[in-house]
Amino acid sequence: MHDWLNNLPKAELHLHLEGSLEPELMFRLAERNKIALPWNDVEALRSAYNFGNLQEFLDLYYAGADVLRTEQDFYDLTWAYLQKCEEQNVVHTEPFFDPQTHTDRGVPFEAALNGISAALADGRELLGISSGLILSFLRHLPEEEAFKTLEQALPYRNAFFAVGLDSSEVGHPPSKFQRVFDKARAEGLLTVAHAGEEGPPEYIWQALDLLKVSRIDHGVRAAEDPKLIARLIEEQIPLTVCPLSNTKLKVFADMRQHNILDLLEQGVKVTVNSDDPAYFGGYVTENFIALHESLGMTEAQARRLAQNSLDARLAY
Ligand SMILES: Nc1ncnc2[nH]cnc12
Ligand SMILES: [Zn+2]
Repeated sequence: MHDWLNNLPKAELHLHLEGSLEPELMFRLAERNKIALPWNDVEALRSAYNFGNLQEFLDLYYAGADVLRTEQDFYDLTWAYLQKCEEQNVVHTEPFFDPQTHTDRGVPFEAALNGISAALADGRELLGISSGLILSFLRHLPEEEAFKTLEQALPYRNAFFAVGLDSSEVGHPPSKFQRVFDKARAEGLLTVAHAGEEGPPEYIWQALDLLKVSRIDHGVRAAEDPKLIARLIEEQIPLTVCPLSNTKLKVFADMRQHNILDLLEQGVKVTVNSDDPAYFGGYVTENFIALHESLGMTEAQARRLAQNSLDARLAY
């Protein structure tokens, strides 16, 4: 079953490039850029990967991203992820990157974007992996900062196809970003947003109605609102669900409590994704394996989940 799941053709629609930074690469880049890390070695870093909630993870994720300084660093990060995609038969990917995580540290926007774009182009040419990049705004920062990021990005309009919304969810509802998402859509960009990971179903309604998103990232708390579930089914709005992330960040106490297969059986267009694989213990295949081992996912269900991911692609 493991090889079969690995070989199943699939798309990944919820992946933060900064979250694919493996400890080994983090240490290599720290050395290359002469940066002192607060951990002695890879094992010490890995043993810090115990999170009680989203914020505890984000604190470490932003600290780790500090080793990314040059265009080459962003290329190496993205290329390492694409090699994983090739290993796991991920034939298409729509990764996020968080420009503000880098520009706020003085890294030029162009260094991040050019490094990522060059690797995605090589992935297309050398590995046959199609892709589209999503520029994601940090929701714990003011909307004004998101506007500045969008302005900075617009000269490179062809390097990305959508904007997204991530970081600390509770207390930062989608409504806070309605105007900047309006502007992004006026520029012809598609929109997606993290909603209903730790935040309430109301945030999913807002993402749909105010931000006009084409997909919901996570969205597992929709299960608390039957009217919302009915709408997601009616409109076949994809949810990019991340099972290992949800258990590592205690959205569900245990994988056996995860609701992805219940949602699938109700007719919600759910997909399987890795979110931040370097921090949560696995890439897409490992997420599928966890669903098989903890929830008894069948081959037929795995096929439908993989097909959903291909159907929910937005970039071509
Ligand atoms: N799971 C997640 N939720 C919100 N923001 C994130 N940034 C990276 N991973 C994230
Ligand atoms: Zn995410």
